[in-house]
Amino acid sequence: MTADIVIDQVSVKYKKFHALDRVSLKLDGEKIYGLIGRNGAGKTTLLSLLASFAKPDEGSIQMNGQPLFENAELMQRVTCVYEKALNDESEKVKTYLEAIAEYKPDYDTDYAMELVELFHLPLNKPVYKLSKGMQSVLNAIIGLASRSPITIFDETYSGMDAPTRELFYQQVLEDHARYPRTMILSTHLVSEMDYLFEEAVILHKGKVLLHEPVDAVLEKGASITGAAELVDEFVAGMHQIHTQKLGGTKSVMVIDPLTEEQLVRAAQSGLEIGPVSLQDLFIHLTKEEGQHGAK
Ligand SMILES: Nc1ncnc2c1ncn2[C@@H]1O[C@H](COP(=O)(O)OP(=O)(O)OP(=O)(O)O)[C@@H](O)[C@H]1O
Repeated sequence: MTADIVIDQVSVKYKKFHALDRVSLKLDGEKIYGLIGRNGAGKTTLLSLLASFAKPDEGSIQMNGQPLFENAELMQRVTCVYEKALNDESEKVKTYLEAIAEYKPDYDTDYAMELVELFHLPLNKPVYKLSKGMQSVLNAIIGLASRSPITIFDETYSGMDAPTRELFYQQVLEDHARYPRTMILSTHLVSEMDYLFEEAVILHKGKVLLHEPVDAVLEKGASITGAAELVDEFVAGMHQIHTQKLGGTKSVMVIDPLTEEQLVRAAQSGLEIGPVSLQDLFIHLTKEEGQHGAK
């Protein structure tokens, strides 16, 4: 089973503050989404709604055409793991995983055990005695092995060391290829995770700033570097998101797809055209006043 999610004009307010402000998104059943945003952008708030931990103040969320909130049948198909301390969990890892399997209809015990071995998770240790990174691993295993049509990882991996995160990313890709489903991974680790995402959603101050296929976003962006006056002439009228100047050389980042004719003109003028990463776009699109680079 795969599941589509339609988020329609959803707002969450804390007194007068909008943690989410009329957010609308359509998530297809078989993609890996990167949910990207700065601290406090609203990522956890949005994911909590998808997990039915909370109800929106306005708007609606539907899964396969039915309202999601507190729908027991649909909620069984959503797994949301987040970076929570498991310091009150005294049962052994093995018992903890068995208890999860009880209420997850798509849970694959064999795969969970494969992951336990891969990540060297000690099955007989009480959960509270696991290190922070190992607790993250346990959460990640639950997320992967639950094989839920909607699988959400809310920064679950931030406690893992780099080699462990790499193993986790491989499992995300491999298991998603075997069992396509909606996976949403929220992160600030954009440069290390961008290759996982088919679509990127950038949340900023409670609003959707961008929701596009990652390939399309990257194709639109370019950095143009060369003699300052030639660069200025070239980028005039384009959507510029960042400028850096060093002596007489200037580099400008634009989000405007360049035409063949522009590429030829750039080459003739000795301008260098480089790619723009998702991380570059994230940083520069969500920059606050006073955080701009050198002009
Ligand atoms: N219970 C609450 N009461 C008041 N404000 C809240 C509450 N929960 C969240 N907020 C505010 O809502 C905004 C969004 O928070 P949220 O946790 O969704 O952000 P986030 O994108 O997940 O951030 P981070 O990357 O730092 O975890 C923040 O400004 C936060 O302070």
